[in-house]
Amino acid sequence: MTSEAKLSKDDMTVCFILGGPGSGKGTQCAKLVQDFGFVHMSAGDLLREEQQRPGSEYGELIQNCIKEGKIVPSEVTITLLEKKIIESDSNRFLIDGFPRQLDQALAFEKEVIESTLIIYLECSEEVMLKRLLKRGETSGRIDDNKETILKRFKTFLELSYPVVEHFRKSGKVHTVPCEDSVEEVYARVKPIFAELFKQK
Ligand SMILES: Nc1ncnc2c1ncn2[C@@H]1O[C@H](COP(=O)(O)OP(=O)(O)OP(=O)(O)O)[C@@H](O)[C@H]1O
Ligand SMILES: O=c1ccn([C@@H]2O[C@H](COP(=O)(O)O)[C@@H](O)[C@H]2O)c(=O)[nH]1
Repeated sequence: MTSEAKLSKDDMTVCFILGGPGSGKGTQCAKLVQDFGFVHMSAGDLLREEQQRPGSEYGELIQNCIKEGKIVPSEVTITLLEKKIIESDSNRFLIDGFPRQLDQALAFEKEVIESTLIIYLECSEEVMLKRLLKRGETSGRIDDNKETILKRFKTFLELSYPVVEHFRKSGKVHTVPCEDSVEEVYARVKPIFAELFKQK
């Protein structure tokens, strides 16, 4: 795609796992890790770790964005993801919940590495809301409450879904309906990976 990217998709595979909040991205990634040996990187988890890191200059910014369902500036998230990729021994990565905005998609693919495959987990807000409210009973996440969840849905529709539409033009996007059980959804996801990647 570009000669500026630091890493090459000839040596390394990056798959983006996209979908609205609570669509099941993390859950499906955990199953792919078991079967295909990918390293799973949740952009949200990396941001939460950075927010809690003593001395982080971004702690307050990240916390405010997460609480308001807003997107953390690209440079912060891309730096965290790039560092994790470079430090890892693996050459297969699932990036869950990123890119969340078109500028992030363009910057990551131009500066870090082009993605090989994109899974879009398609889910209604009704189902996602139900799942997140249930998760919120135990997750302790500051954004698993109804007020923030509705803000996250708005951000997803306005800023993150256009990323899926952007990538559709490349033919890399596989849309997977994900309102059924975890196993039924995985029965749709797994063959997409099995066609491209060897199982463990
Ligand atoms: N297919 C499914 N059926 C029922 N519940 C599910 C399904 N997939 C995931 N869940 C549950 O829904 C909640 C959200 O799932 P998960 O954390 O995987 O979503 P996510 O897309 O990664 O969310 P977020 O973007 O908010 O981090 C979890 O409690 C999970 O156990
Ligand atoms: O690339 C990203 C990923 C996440 N965020 C912020 O984190 C929360 C939670 O993300 P989850 O994927 O649901 O764990 C999200 O609402 C954003 O505020 C981000 O800014 N950029």
